[in-house]
Amino acid sequence: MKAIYLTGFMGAGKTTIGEKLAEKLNLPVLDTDQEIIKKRNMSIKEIFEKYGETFFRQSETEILKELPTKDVIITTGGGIVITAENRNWMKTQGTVVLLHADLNIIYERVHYDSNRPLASKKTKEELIDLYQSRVTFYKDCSLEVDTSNKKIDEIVDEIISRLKE
Ligand SMILES: Nc1ncnc2c1ncn2[C@@H]1O[C@H](COP(=O)(O)OP(=O)(O)O)[C@@H](O)[C@H]1O
Ligand SMILES: O=C(O)C1=C[C@@H](OP(=O)(O)O)[C@@H](O)[C@H](O)C1
Ligand SMILES: [Mg+2]
Repeated sequence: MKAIYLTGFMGAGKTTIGEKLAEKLNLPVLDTDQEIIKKRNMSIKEIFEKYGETFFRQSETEILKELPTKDVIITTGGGIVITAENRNWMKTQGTVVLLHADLNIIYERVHYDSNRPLASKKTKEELIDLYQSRVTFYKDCSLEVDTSNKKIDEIVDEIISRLKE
């Protein structure tokens, strides 16, 4: 089976849902952020502070291409789609599943989170602007699942059944 890439804005639930999806499909799961942390031996916050977003994006592309592309769930960072090379890689190598949640819910989940440097300290309007700047990239996917007000198990079951369609 080709890799399943979970994409979507920060806080949509990619990391959390990916773990449950992998459990249910009996597949391994890898998270691009976690792999960057391991490779650089630094937190995402530290990478942004010390080396900036450009360096983080380079690491993200490197990692994406190093990860397996068969029989695996890959949960991505919310900004992976801004790089054309990443979008092409995911489309060619696997199935891209977009998770979307209402932006009010997303804001409540991420605006206080200092481990998400591109969300912390942003107003709701700024966060929505960032989302809008990416929305066409997110929509370039095989399947879109709205996660708002749904339980994790419900979302996982929906992904599995819609992947079979
Ligand atoms: N369907 C959901 N219902 C309630 N809380 C959720 C749901 N999905 C994710 N969360 C919570 O939202 C936060 C962000 O989830 P996370 O998986 O880190 O998102 P992402 O990887 O897309 O940034 C976490 O605290 C997680 O527990
Ligand atoms: O949207 C983004 O640009 C980012 C999303 C984060 O991942 P999550 O989407 O898992 O929060 C992480 O990769 C980094 O903080 C940048
Ligand atoms: Mg995540």
